[in-house]
Order: sequence, then C-alpha cells, then structure tokens
Amino acid sequence: MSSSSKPKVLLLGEIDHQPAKDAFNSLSAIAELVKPKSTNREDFIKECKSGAFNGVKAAYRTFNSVSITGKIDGEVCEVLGKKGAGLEFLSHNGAGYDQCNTADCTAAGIRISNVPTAVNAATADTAIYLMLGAVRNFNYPLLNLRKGDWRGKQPPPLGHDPEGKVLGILGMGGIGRDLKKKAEAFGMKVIYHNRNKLSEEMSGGAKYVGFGELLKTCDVISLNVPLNDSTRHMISTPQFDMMKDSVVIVNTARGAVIDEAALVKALDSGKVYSCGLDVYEEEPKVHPGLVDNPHVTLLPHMGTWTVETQTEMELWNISNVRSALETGQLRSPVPEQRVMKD
Ligand SMILES: O=CC(=O)O
Repeated sequence: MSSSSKPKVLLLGEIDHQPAKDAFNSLSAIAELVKPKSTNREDFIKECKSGAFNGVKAAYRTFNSVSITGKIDGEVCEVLGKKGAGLEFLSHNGAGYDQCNTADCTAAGIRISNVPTAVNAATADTAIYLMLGAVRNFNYPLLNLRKGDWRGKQPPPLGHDPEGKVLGILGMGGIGRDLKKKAEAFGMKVIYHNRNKLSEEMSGGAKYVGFGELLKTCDVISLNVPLNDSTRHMISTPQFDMMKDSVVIVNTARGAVIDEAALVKALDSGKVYSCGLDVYEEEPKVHPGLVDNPHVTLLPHMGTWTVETQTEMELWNISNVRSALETGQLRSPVPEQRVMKD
C-alpha cells in the first residue's frame, strides 16, 4: 500500500511506555501516523483547517493533550469530524472521558472509546490510601514530622479505625467494585448506590441503597461516578446536610462531582471530619481551603499513575485504534454511543 492510500492516525499527546510505543509504531503497517505541530488550541484549529489531517480515520488522545486541543467540543469536532478532516474514531486514554463532549462528537460522526478495566485496581488502591489517610488523620502528623517537629507541640488528634465503619460507594462500576473488595479487607461494611442495581454476583453481596439512604447512613463516602451533566455537583450543601456528622469523603473520580466550595465549608464546620482527594474541580488549581487544611489528604490526580497501569492503559487505547482501523468498530466504545453503527 502506498502511504498516500493509507488512512491517517493522529497522535494527540505522548505515548510513554516502550511496549505501547512499539504497538503504536506497528500501526504504521496499516496507517500513516501523524502528529500535530501545534501546541495550543487556536493553532490546532488552524492546523485542522489547513487540511493537514485530512484523511484521518482515528485519533489516539491523552488526558494532557487538552493543552493542545482544548476540550473536544463543538468547535473542535467541526474541524476534525465529518465536515472537516474526516475523523471517525477518537480513542481516549483514560476511564473518564469528560474532556470529550459526546453529543458534539456524535453530531460530527466521531465515535469515542475510553479505557475501562485497566484503571480499576490502581484507582481503587488510591481510594484506599486516601481513605486511610483521612480516617486515621495521618496528614497532620506527617506535616509536623517533615517540619522537623516530630508529632507537633500538641499530640496529633486521634484518628479512627476503618474496622466496623460503613463505606458507601457512589458508582459501582469496575473501580467501585474493586474498592469494595479492598475495603472489606479492612473490616468495613460496604453499601452502594448506582444508576442500576447490580446482580448479587456483580455487587459481591453489597447492599444496594437509594442515594439519600447512602448519604444518611455512611461513615465514609467514596465517589466513583463519571462526570457528566447529571453528576456535576451531585454532592453539595444539601447533600452534606443529609450526611452523618464527622463523615469522611473520598474522591478519585472527578473533582466537579463535588461542589468544592461546599466541601470546604463542610470541613470548616466539622460536618465533614476529613477528606481524601485525588481530583479537583479546576485542575491543576486546588481550592485554598483544602491546601491550607492540614487534616485532609490530597494527591495531584495520581489514581492510575503506576508503570503497570499506565502501560496497560496505553496498550488498551492502541487496541481501540487498531480495532477501528481493522474492523470499523471500537473495542470499548463509550456507553452513550454503544448503539452507534455505520
Ligand atoms: O483519571 C483517570 C482516568 O480517567 O482514567
């Protein structure tokens, strides 16, 4: 096949791990691999309009490529999709694809895939770390030790044991289910709320409860839902008001699922005992009320940040691109578009 007759694959962002670099480069047998020259959205849109990506069938994108393209919204879909470069498949390297507007992509004939499953264990591990940090109040003594002040002038406040506490998992997808198993090893009782009640086998016997009951009855609440119009700020002041006093909040999903300003107020009032967060409403900005609070456990979006998981995610994402090129179908299309066919 001459290179001009091959479809193009657009790489938006970087592939970091050697097995995945090799897998991506092997696509050159069936596609022309192209990268944008642009480093910002304005230039990227101009580059699309210049025809540089015409004939692009599939694109591999990373979370950080948002710095090149901005959000994948109507404006970007216009120049990349069927009225522009002709992109048909957009493979997002991550479980959460809220940077891509699915309705705009659908309208432009672009089908999206994400990376489920591969992220589960590492993200659930991160939730466990954050939960233990918050429940045991480990951040406060940790800060004193690093200041050379051992346990501080006063003994640090006592933490709590996870043993015997009720963990409510909001969103019982793959990550939620993995977290359930791990939390049970700490002696926690797990209940969950989800759009749909799962089979006994899928839920591993965890009790399904309504949203309100979960808010009212849990000692620890972990957020494991995708960010979309119906989950944005699903936890705000009215929901905090329904929770038990001294509840602990854990978020490894997306920051905007929680109203961050309302969380800071609930922490300041003592309604929320502590929280463990990996994600924030306006990353990389973190609310000063969180940064300045020595009792909360915070990470800078590290949920899947391990060699094994990152490698597995990159390989999975490449398998979506390959499947799109070879079969015209994505391996793991996003739920909103699962019925979309040619
Ligand atoms: O945030 C990480 C992911 O969405 O996979």
